[in-house]
Amino acid sequence: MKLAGAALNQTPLDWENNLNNIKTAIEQAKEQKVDILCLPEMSIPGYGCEDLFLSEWFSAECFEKLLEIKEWCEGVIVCVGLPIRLNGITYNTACVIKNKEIVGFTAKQFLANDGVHYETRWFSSWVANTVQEFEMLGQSYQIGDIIYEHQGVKFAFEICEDAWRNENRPAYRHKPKGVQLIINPSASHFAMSKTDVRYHLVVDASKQFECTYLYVNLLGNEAGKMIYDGEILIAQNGNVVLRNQLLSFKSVDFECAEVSFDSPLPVVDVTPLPPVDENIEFISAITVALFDYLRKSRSRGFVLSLSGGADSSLVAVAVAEMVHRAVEEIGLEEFARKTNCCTPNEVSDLKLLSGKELRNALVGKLLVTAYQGTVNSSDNTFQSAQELAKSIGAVFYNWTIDEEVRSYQSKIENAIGRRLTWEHDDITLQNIQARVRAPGIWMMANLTNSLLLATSNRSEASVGYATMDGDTAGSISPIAGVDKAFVRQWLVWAQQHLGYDGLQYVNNLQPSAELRPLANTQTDEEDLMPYPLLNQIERMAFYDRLSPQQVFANLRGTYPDDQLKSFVQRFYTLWSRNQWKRERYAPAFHLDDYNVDPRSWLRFPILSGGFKEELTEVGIR
Ligand SMILES: Nc1ncnc2c1ncn2[C@@H]1O[C@H](COP(=O)(O)OP(=O)(O)OC[C@H]2O[C@@H]([n+]3cccc(C(=O)O)c3)[C@H](O)[C@@H]2O)[C@@H](O)[C@H]1O
Ligand SMILES: Nc1ncnc2c1ncn2[C@@H]1O[C@H](COP(=O)(O)OP(=O)(O)OP(=O)(O)O)[C@@H](O)[C@H]1O
Ligand SMILES: NC(=O)CC[C@H](N)C(=O)O
Repeated sequence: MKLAGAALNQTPLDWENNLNNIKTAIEQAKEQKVDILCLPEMSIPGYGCEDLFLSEWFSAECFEKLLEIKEWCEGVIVCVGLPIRLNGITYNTACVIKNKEIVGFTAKQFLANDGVHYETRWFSSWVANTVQEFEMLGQSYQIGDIIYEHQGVKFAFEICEDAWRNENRPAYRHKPKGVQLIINPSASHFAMSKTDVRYHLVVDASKQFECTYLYVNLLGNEAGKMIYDGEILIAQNGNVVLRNQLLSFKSVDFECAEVSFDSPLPVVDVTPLPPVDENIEFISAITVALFDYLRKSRSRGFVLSLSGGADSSLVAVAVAEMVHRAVEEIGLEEFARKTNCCTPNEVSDLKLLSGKELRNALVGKLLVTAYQGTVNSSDNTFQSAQELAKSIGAVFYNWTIDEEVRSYQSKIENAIGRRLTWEHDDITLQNIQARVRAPGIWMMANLTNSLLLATSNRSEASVGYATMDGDTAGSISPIAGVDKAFVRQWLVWAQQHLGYDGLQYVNNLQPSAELRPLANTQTDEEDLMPYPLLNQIERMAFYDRLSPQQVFANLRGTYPDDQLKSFVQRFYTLWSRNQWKRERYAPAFHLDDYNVDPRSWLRFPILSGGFKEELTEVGIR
């Protein structure tokens, strides 16, 4: 039997795109004489439709699209995802179409409701071992825990989260019913180091349940924040029959393989995956995310305030690497068509270039950068910014903002009748510089209808180490999901492994906001605490969900007690005070196993007691 999966790059509500991708996959399946094709979870409307799933009209429209799709399915079985709303309750289903007929709808039994997932807000779980009939547009259909059959082979589903529920997973109930093929349409978000877990859920199950397992994930940055790696896995009795290249720039990644149910592969021990390299995973995911965000937001390019420091340098390199990888995979013409970045004549000229020259020419069309120095900026950061921009081909402007800072400062001094000084007005004088950088760079974004890239990382977001409406200004925050220590080590890796020689300058700098006078050298870590420690506290507090007391106890010995107490206190105090800032960050990609975005992974009250009592209990206050 020939099995196929197609990872699709869908977009919520973009019916034309979604149906085109589905049609392309079905046509390929028919060409390849596939028996069963699986498409990802919710592939008709897109997985990330959020509260639209609560509207009657929305599910009805999905059903109409399903009726259109079924007509394309001559001679093939297609499994396609959509919401089914019955009596005011929405189910997350996979519909099985066989030779242009709807055979049934399997409804998801376990809803994803942790981390970035909030499915119980929209869907209801289906009760195992039950099947119901329902009427839609004058026809009656079956929905529920259905066992299907093709050529004498029984098949059934686990829909994404279903497979993550250990001894409750449906596979345990499928086995005694004689199911030989389990199909899993998924929308399983990308997170660094997660692939291995998913691989084992699929391949181990094929061994444990002595079955064939067909797994298909969604692909790309679907709706803004979450990235999907488009994984397609076919396994039989512990053997991997097919595993595709993850995180593709294609709209449809179709893969198929022949499996035998008469003489299946022997049951074997599962071969582990080689260890993952998070640096590679990170750049693969962020580049796909940037590419999709650019084209799906119909923007013409990116604008970046480039300080020559770590964060903005990483963001610049991510754009350059996005261009490089996308062109390598889908070709110049398709890249230009999808990003709308050049005219056909320009494409013809660009065809004469290759490699780094081609990349730099395209980056020159897509990325505008500006160094916006003050008297407190150093020659080192200027050189770092200029050399990096030159090395990747980005447009680079250099202007100073001292005049604007002075203008605001004197206006306010006149109003309040006194001079502002660094002794009394430190934060005010720092923040005005960061804020004055915003209007100019926003002007560049408006001029070119481009996305303004904000450069905040997760460590800064945790402690509010950024000026609201200053360096937080932007349309997207590509690296707000990763911590500062990761950013710094990644830049060293990228210089060595991706050949970005322009990073040599930033890799020799100490992170600094450069907002205080140069004589009074400012470093982030002196203002805050060492970044690796900040990251450890943050992880223990909000990933491991430990109390301040437990965090302190776990970290004892890393620093003298008094110093550690002051770091722990500083973290919790700044964390609590700055929830409102995290609520106002530009949309960020989910990249690590957790993030601090209140609209995706981590909720926290805006106003709170700030852990006062808990910190006192540890003797920290
Ligand atoms: N719960 C709440 N809800 C709403 N607003 C709240 C609030 N609590 C305080 N606020 C308000 O927040 C305002 C203060 O926030 P904001 O003006 O952003 O400033 P703030 O957080 O006080 O200071 C910014 C910090 O970021 C650092 N920084 C700035 C810029 C760049 C970099 C860099 O690394 O390059 C670092 C800077 O050194 C300083 O430590 C105040 O006006 C206060 O009233
Ligand atoms: N001189 C500058 N020119 C242009 N943009 C600047 C300048 N200084 C700061 N910025 C903007 O403000 C952002 C925040 O500064 P921050 O110091 O946190 O990041 P960074 O400079 O990129 O990295 P690092 O913290 O390692 O120095 C920068 O990423 C950049 O977008
Ligand atoms: N869509 C889903 O059910 C996703 C949930 C699953 N736990 C995952 O992270 O992959």
